[in-house]
Amino acid sequence: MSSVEATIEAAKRLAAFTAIDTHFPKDAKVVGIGSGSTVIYCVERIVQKKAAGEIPADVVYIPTGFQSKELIINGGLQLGAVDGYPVIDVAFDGADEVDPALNCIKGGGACLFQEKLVAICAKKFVLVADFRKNSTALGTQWLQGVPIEVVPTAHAKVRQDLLAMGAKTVTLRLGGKAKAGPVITDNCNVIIDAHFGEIADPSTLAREIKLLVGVVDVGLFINMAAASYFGNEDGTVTAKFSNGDVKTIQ
Ligand SMILES: O=C[C@H](O)[C@H](O)[C@H](O)COP(=O)(O)O
Repeated sequence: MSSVEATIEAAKRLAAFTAIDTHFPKDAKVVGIGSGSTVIYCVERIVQKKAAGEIPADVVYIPTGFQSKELIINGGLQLGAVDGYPVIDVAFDGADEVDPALNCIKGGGACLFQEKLVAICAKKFVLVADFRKNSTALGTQWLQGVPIEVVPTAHAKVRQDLLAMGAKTVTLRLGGKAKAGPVITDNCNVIIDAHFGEIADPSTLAREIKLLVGVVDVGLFINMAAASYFGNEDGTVTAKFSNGDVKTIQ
């Protein structure tokens, strides 16, 4: 691992540990676990705290896809499912880019639909990320585009729709060397990445994309997060809250 990669991993870990230490309720019953490389550290912290008796042993954990299901099982935690537990105390998840209002782009790992389902069922939704995701405007740092989950038969039609809406690039996400053809999501759909440049009005864009026939959901999470924790290069954590407060944690 290069020193740049090591700094990024340390930042992710710090953000995740701080978020769990701050927002995991002492009386939690049901907790959502997001997807991606940062959430791995959330689970690491939960496992540590459970072993230390600092969090209840009987919490049910709700995954947002295949990866987080494996994290929960391998961590020896109790696995639930969102259709059995539609009320979640708190959900922790990663993000690809977060703006000052805590609106974010998600779905870089193709997990956006189940992530949004778990987030909307959660009384509190907390983001964990490294410094690269802390942005002033969506679409300025995450340049591969807004991930959009689409029913496979609709991909060509939705790509046309997105171009007509002003997208600069519209790409069907492919499996690369590991798979000929498109990435298939945990819900058996495909992902289209649509880059719109700087997104002036994320809420309107999210609504317009969601209304396209064939779209299952959009990786724009609007007004959902209560707090976002960013691990920084210097070992501090920047915490941002939905009321606009910003705190640096040493
Ligand atoms: O589909 C993937 C999810 O939205 C992830 O939470 C997001 O891509 C951030 O992932 P990472 O923590 O690996 O940067």
